[in-house]
Amino acid sequence: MSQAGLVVRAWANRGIAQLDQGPLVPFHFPRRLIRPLPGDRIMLDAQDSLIEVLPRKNEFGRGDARGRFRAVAANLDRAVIVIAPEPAPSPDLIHRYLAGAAIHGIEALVVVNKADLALPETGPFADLKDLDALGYRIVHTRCKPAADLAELPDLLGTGASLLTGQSGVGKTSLLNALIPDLDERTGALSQVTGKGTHTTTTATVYPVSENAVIIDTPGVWEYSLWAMPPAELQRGFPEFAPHAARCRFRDCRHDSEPGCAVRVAAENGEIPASRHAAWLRLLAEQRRLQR
Ligand SMILES: Nc1nc2c(ncn2[C@@H]2O[C@H](COP(=O)(O)OP(=O)(O)OP(=O)(O)O)[C@@H](O)[C@H]2O)c(=O)[nH]1
Ligand SMILES: [Zn+2]
Repeated sequence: MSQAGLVVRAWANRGIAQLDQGPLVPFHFPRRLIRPLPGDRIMLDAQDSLIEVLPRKNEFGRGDARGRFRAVAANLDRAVIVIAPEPAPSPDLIHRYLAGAAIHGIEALVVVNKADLALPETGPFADLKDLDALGYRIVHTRCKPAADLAELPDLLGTGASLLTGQSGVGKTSLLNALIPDLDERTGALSQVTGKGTHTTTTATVYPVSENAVIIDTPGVWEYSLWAMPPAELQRGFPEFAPHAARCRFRDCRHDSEPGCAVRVAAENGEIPASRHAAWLRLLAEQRRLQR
């Protein structure tokens, strides 16, 4: 008899699943199957061994130190990118995250936490108004001195929301405000995981209602993209598409090519200059990742 479940954590060749009918169970996975990710629907046999990973609708991931794609979680409805005035994001962190989500067809929203601190008007924060104009949802929250999550809980009320961001921006504080019994849940999880196990690399799925889960990811110092062709990177800048169709060259990189309609659109304000500048930096970064 097989049993259906949801992958809650996965690391090395092990994972934890929440069975549809039953408890949290640890499971091993054989090498011949695709590696299950947090958020995957799976089938286990009666001995809690993995039989099948059901087809995923998408996956979110990041580039590793060698520029290869590493999947983090599967079956997402949105990516919640958390930033804060302190620690300030690197210049392209937000653009990389937004590109990483858009390339996988995942809607993204930006949460600016620590709203009690003054928001710098320069650097990456200056680009927020352009992102807002492009239709990206920007939400300001604070966890201190008293938590004020604005409309965030409503925005995460259905589907699977991936919470991601730099270490120290307040992801754990937000998670505590969103999931009141978080400590008990992480306690229950570490009991099943086993003491002394290094699970710092795995995302964790927290069901928050019958039809909503929040997937927490380990805090990172920097979010990197992976080596990819320019056409794939351009999917990370969906606002370019209508203009790119009018570039003289089909493989235009929207840099200094003659007849580039994207560059013209950026010059006359039809697309934000900040996004075109970010595109050129991420494109240059690709040359280093391709090596
Ligand atoms: N001023 C201020 N500080 C906050 C706020 N939210 C969180 N902090 C503080 O920021 C620090 C980091 O918060 P965490 O919630 O641990 O951040 P994190 O993103 O989970 O960090 P990692 O655990 O390293 O991934 C803590 O000292 C929090 O008290 C906020 O809204 N305002
Ligand atoms: Zn062009």
